[in-house]
Amino acid sequence: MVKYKRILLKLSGESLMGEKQYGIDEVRLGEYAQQIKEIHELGVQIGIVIGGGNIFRGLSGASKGFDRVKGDQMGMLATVINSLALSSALGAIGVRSKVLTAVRMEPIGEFYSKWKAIDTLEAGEVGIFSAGTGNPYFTTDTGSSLRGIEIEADVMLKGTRVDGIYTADPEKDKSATKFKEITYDEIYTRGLKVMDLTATTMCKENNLPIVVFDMDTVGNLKKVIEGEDIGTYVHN
Ligand SMILES: Nc1ncnc2c1ncn2[C@@H]1O[C@H](COP(=O)(O)OP(=O)(O)O)[C@@H](O)[C@H]1O
Ligand SMILES: O=c1ccn([C@@H]2O[C@H](COP(=O)(O)OP(=O)(O)O)[C@@H](O)[C@H]2O)c(=O)[nH]1
Repeated sequence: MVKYKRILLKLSGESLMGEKQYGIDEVRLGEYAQQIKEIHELGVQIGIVIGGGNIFRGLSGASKGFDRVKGDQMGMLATVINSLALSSALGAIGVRSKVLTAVRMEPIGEFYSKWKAIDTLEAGEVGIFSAGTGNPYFTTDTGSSLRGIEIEADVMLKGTRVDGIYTADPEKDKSATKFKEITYDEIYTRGLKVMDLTATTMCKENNLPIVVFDMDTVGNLKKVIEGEDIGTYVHN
């Protein structure tokens, strides 16, 4: 029994590095593809946004003298590279997917529109929405909330390397404790940084719930879809 029929799954580009210091770890990519196949077989409609931090981020580029807008464009292209890799990995295990791009770049991907995205999901294909919002000064967290709202997803699943939202960054503060659930407002009032505020605000204003969970533990994605109580549930 699935709890969510249509999801927006946000995957961290950084997590795609797996054991590597840069780029794409084929083992991690294969694990992601296998988990996506598992829930696809449950009949879940799946929209995916994958980041690009394993390749390039505009903000870090700016600190090295890159023009911020050009740096962000490089970052958006990084998300397209990751999207093509994921689409290829899914194809290799028999799952059809379509890469839609927020910036026109046929034949690499089809230019994104809400209706093309929904048609893709309705056709039983996995939709991979690349290049984020298509605009600089955003991250794929915001790209994910935007696409999740557009496709009228039941939930946005933020699959990352931490297993939920904590009272502080668990990678820095070992005394931090995990929330089983939290409101969007509490994320603001406590100044929690797991997702950028633009993305949190969009989800709040459009009532799109979020589950932050550890995607790097194989099997967790299916557990979230089946309603098991893992990660942190964010709601109004
Ligand atoms: N309060 C918090 N709770 C959980 N994670 C947090 C918090 N504050 C900061 N973080 C950090 O946010 C990151 C969330 O990962 P994520 O945003 O997916 O990385 P990426 O930027 O690659 O997408 C984690 O690496 C974690 O260390
Ligand atoms: O709508 C968007 C989405 C992404 N980016 C750029 O692409 C980079 C990679 O995305 P992100 O940092 O979200 O990847 P992740 O954190 O998931 O690795 C960002 O840092 C931005 O530079 C952008 O400019 N606009």
